[in-house]
Amino acid sequence: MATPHITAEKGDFAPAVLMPGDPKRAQRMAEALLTDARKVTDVRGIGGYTGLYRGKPLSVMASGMGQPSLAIYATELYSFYDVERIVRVGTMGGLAADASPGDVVIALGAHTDSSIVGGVVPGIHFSATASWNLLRAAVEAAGDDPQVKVGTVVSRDRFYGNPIEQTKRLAEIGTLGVEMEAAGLYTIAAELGKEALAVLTISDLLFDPSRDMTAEERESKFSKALSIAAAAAVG
Ligand SMILES: O=P(O)(O)O[C@H]1O[C@H](CO)[C@@H](O)[C@H]1O
Ligand SMILES: O=c1cc[nH]c(=O)[nH]1
Repeated sequence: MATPHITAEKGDFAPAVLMPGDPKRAQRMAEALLTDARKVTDVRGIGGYTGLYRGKPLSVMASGMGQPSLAIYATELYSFYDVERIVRVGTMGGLAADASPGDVVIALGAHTDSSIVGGVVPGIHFSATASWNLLRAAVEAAGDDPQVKVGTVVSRDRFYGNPIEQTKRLAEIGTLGVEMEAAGLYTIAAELGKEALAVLTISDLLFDPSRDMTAEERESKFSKALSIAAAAAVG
């Protein structure tokens, strides 16, 4: 069995999948986390890995960047590979005045400018929210770490060219950061009756570009988010 974008066989994926945007981060995560890992797909360079974490089956696969790309992989994993839970482990630009690179945000909900939320219930502004069970498990796993916050984020379709007034207003209403996939993941999960969460590491600050992580750091500095996401995913 294969889908247009995944060549794995049915049963090759665990019920829980960790999903970064970056395929290189997926490989690093699989190496850091899984025992007895095997590569189960590699279409378009998007590697998927399945192994054991704390004795429980767990998979890791990247989403690529943006909601259309994530929506393809999430839909195929949920619909054709019996995946029940996807936890995005991504990077995000921080908006809060007290945010620092390396902080982690567990995304309760995700605003978006994407059309992906438009068709869920015609005539209704759909709320893209995390699954309670995963959210609760992630908050428990984080303990009282002051570097971990829980709140709303925004998933925008454009990385570049967003109006600064919009970004400022999002910060004013308490949005903790800017990324490009969480709302799409939450929407697909709701449509398919599955579970989803995003655990995001702040890689840069929208209002202080002097503190950006490098490309190498964005690929490698995610251990806190990873341990929270993995604990939540396997339950
Ligand atoms: O680091 P990832 O998970 O890819 O997430 C963020 O980084 C990419 C933009 O650089 C977008 O995908 C955004 O959501
Ligand atoms: O989408 C993203 C991700 C990281 N930083 C940003 O500013 N935007």
